[in-house]
Amino acid sequence: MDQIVNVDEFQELAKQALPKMYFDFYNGGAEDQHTLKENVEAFRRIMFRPRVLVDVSKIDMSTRIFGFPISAPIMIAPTAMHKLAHPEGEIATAKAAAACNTIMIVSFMSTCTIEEVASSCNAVRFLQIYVYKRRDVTAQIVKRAENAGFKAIVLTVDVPRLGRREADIKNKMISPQLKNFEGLVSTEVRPNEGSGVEAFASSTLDASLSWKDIEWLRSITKLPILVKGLLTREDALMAVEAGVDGIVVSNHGARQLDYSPATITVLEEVVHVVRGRIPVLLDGGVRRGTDVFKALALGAQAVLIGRPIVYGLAAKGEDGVKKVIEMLKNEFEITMALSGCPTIDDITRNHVRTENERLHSLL
Ligand SMILES: Cc1cc2nc3c(=O)[nH]c(=O)nc-3n(C[C@H](O)[C@H](O)[C@H](O)COP(=O)(O)O)c2cc1C
Ligand SMILES: CCCCC(=O)C(=O)O
Repeated sequence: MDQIVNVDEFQELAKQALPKMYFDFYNGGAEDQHTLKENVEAFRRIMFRPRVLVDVSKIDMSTRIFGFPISAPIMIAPTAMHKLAHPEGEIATAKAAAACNTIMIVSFMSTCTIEEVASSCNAVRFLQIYVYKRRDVTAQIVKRAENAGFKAIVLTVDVPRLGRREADIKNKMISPQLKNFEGLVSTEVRPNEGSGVEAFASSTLDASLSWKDIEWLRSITKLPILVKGLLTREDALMAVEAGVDGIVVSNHGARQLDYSPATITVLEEVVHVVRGRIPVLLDGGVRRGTDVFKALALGAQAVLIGRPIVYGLAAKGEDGVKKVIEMLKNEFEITMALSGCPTIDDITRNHVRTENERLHSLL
């Protein structure tokens, strides 16, 4: 593994390690996959305004999210079905999160149970949820997460329908077998054609979910609630008004609405209206420590990593996930040093120049 120098290299290793159907599921985005490219490209259009002659002999990357200390503002995004990537599934990912001292957001569609993940290690865990048409199913899962010591609920709001992922349609991607739901509800769907994940989503998830349901979620849990998957100032304001505890600016890794904007290009508009009242996190296209720095400079408290974690898991299990996080942390640390920022609080809006600002300066 010493030969691996950046997180992108894990993508190729994952491709070699996985059956095509699973690699395509992890790798793919919706339709033209325009947003998939944009999520990464938009980071590349942001340049630095590094400051020099600042004492950077000690760099402290640590921060807190909802009061929980983490070693760097780099967390694990919820991604479905880790056992398709590695036999140890979410347990391996959680152990890596614990070893790296960061937070893992476990997917509602995990292949290990909530209790198995909880007892495997002492990582701080949040649970991502979808809302079932049968609300009692989601309510029971939330209760179990609370009992198992999960620290927050992340409600994903960008999947009223599943995006059209053409590779999954062609491959007839299998429908998920989810141990969490055993005895609660059957997750068996048997589509004759197309994506089994899509068939699962359309038969089980509640497309009628709306802002008023935050109140319902509030009534069934005492845990902090984050809303994941909004991209506009309008929705950010709705989220604050609905009383949520945090926001994740996300386009679901470009797997839902193609031609959604790259997340980093809309972060500031969200941050501006939120005005520091609740934490704003971001995911989508974070592949370098420089990307982490850019997101923080534009106002995010932390970023979440999706695909690179799954690629690390597929290629090398728990050690692969650890390596992915360590590489991002090392890159972030040197970015802080070379920008003149010894601590997270030293990172400011003035440390980056966005594409908009570049264009403006040409006028
Ligand atoms: C294979 C895969 C599965 C995902 N599963 C979920 C999920 O179960 N729940 C969820 O809220 N988001 C899910 N996401 C979206 C991620 O949480 C995250 O928003 C996205 O992957 C971030 O972009 P990145 O992959 O470019 O880092 C998934 C993404 C991928 C790639
Ligand atoms: C029913 C949702 C499938 C998991 C998911 O969120 C994804 O694949 O992006």
